[in-house]
Amino acid sequence: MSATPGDGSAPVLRAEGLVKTHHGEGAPAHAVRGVDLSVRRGEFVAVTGPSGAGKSTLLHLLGGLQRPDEGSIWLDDVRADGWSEARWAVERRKRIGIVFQFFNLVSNLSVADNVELPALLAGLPPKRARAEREALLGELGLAGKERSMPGELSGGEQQRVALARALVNHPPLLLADEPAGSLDSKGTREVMRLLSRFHQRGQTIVLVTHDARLASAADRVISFFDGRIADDATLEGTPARGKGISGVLELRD
Ligand SMILES: Nc1ncnc2c1ncn2[C@@H]1O[C@H](COP(=O)(O)OP(=O)(O)OP(=O)(O)O)[C@@H](O)[C@H]1O
Repeated sequence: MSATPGDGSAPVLRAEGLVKTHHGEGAPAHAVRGVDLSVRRGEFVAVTGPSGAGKSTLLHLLGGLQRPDEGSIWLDDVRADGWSEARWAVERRKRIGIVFQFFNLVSNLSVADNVELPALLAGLPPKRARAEREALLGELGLAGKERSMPGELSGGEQQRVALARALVNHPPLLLADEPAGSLDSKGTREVMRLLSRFHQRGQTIVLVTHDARLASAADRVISFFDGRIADDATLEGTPARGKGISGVLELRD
């Protein structure tokens, strides 16, 4: 991953004073109540916390999928919270890979098309998009599945396709919300191993998870409680580029 010249100290992502209240059927839900956060290039940050704490809302705000009521967001030191929907969509293609629990794959497109589509939308020539797709699917152990439809794949395979789709444009930032939420232990290990591998190459990751095992792959763990950051710990002994794959491989069912 290449850094922009001269930006050595600029965080990939910065948020200040984020507030978001959902107004649904019942009482307003104060999901995010004043969050300051800065994520450095190459960091792997896990956000954990109880159900309803506001973790997913925070991730949606950071990815421009929901708008904050208050506060500001910078991506690579560019103020982003005032962007239009269209601008966010364009910038997401370039800067932010997003993986959700429910895969966000297009069910009537093949695996190959699902992965290539974001690259083509971002303006990559078809040949390059194909080469990127081939490389990623190979790396994720999905070579030979290009023509399959998402519904023909296992949960773990679908999750890996979603990861390939999110990474095909080499986004500086990967936002992942419970990326192994529906998977068994083996699937969780696979996802962890892949996230660790990309992190080791410099991929910046913000991961929302309930799963302590997934969080243990990160080099910084944020505990989210009642819409706020309750704790923000850089794990001791963690080298700058993360703990690496050894910790991941120690996982057992
Ligand atoms: N679109 C919405 N409309 C109304 N309320 C919402 C909406 N999205 C989230 N909420 C509420 O906001 C609060 C925070 O939800 P959020 O999904 O961000 O929490 P979470 O920590 O990610 O939970 P989980 O771990 O269960 O996914 C909850 O009370 C939830 O019910």
